[in-house]
Amino acid sequence: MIYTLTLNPSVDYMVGLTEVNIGGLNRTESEAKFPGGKGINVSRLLRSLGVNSKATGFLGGFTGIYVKEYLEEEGIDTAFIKVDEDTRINIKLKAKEETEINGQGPNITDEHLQSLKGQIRQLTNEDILVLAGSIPSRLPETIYEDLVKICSETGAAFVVDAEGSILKSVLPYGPFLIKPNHHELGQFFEREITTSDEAVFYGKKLVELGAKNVIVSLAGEGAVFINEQSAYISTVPKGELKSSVGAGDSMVAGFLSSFLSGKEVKEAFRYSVASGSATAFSIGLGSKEKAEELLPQVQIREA
Ligand SMILES: Nc1ncnc2c1ncn2[C@@H]1O[C@H](COP(=O)(O)OP(=O)(O)OP(=O)(O)O)[C@@H](O)[C@H]1O
Ligand SMILES: O=P(O)(O)OC[C@@]1(O)O[C@H](CO)[C@@H](O)[C@@H]1O
Repeated sequence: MIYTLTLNPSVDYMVGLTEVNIGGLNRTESEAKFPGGKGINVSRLLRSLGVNSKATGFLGGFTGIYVKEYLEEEGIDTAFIKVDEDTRINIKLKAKEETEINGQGPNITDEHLQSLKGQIRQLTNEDILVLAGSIPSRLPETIYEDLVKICSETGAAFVVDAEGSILKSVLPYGPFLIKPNHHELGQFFEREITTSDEAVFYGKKLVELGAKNVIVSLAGEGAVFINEQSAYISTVPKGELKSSVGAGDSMVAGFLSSFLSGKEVKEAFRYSVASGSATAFSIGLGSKEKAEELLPQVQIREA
């Protein structure tokens, strides 16, 4: 079973405007809301790709009820731990450029944290845990490391989509998959990464540091895949960017769904890129139909 963990879920409030008038009154031209948070996006796209998963993390208040009910209506199993304060609302503004304002999220007590650890201890070597997204400020910065340590004891595989020091802390435990974007990869190695070749070079270093499979996304410029045996560079399909929110999470879902259905990593990578672009070309997440429509446009070559 795939489990997704979102420590700080959200309601994503997506607003479309031609122009933003800072300091003035703005009225939206389009708006939509969705359950958000990186692990939750992975669960939602997996569902759309026909793969079951169970979503966990912390939810609270009226926004928490909205997220839980939305997921359950989509047929996603949930095991969230209830907290007292409201789940955050994240604002995603799409004008000429994309601007995001992410909330801080609710308070999480030690008791909540112990409940979560108890859940993770139940996973077995037949399970995969996807840990994705930022760590709420009230939780210890070592939380990802603490949880993947539990996974390495129980034999559960794990996937991590997180930045900087979090990523560094989990690499020695051998994540099955990590998916930094090129900015995050650059921050990790303290340099600017702009080309696929540079992404392959530094992605290989993440494999040396312990990751089993690495996908580096470069937004509209492509993506790369590296593991011990192979390195690939991919093009991305052409289309109108509607909102990139969740595009990276969709790559994780696309890779897992294809790989777990028995496909080779090269094909799973291709499906991952098509899934990412399906979301980039949608308001909200993409769909299986959209991903499969884009698949023929994804060209992969050896690096
Ligand atoms: N302009 C674009 N055109 C085509 N595909 C895109 C575009 N932007 C993003 N994508 C698709 O989405 C994938 C992920 O993009 P990106 O590198 O922005 O990830 P990310 O920064 O992790 O995303 P996010 O954090 O917003 O979920 C890309 O590999 C590509 O497949
Ligand atoms: O604040 P975090 O946890 O880093 O990111 C949260 C978030 O921006 O990531 C998702 C897109 O990847 C959104 O659904 C959500 O609002």
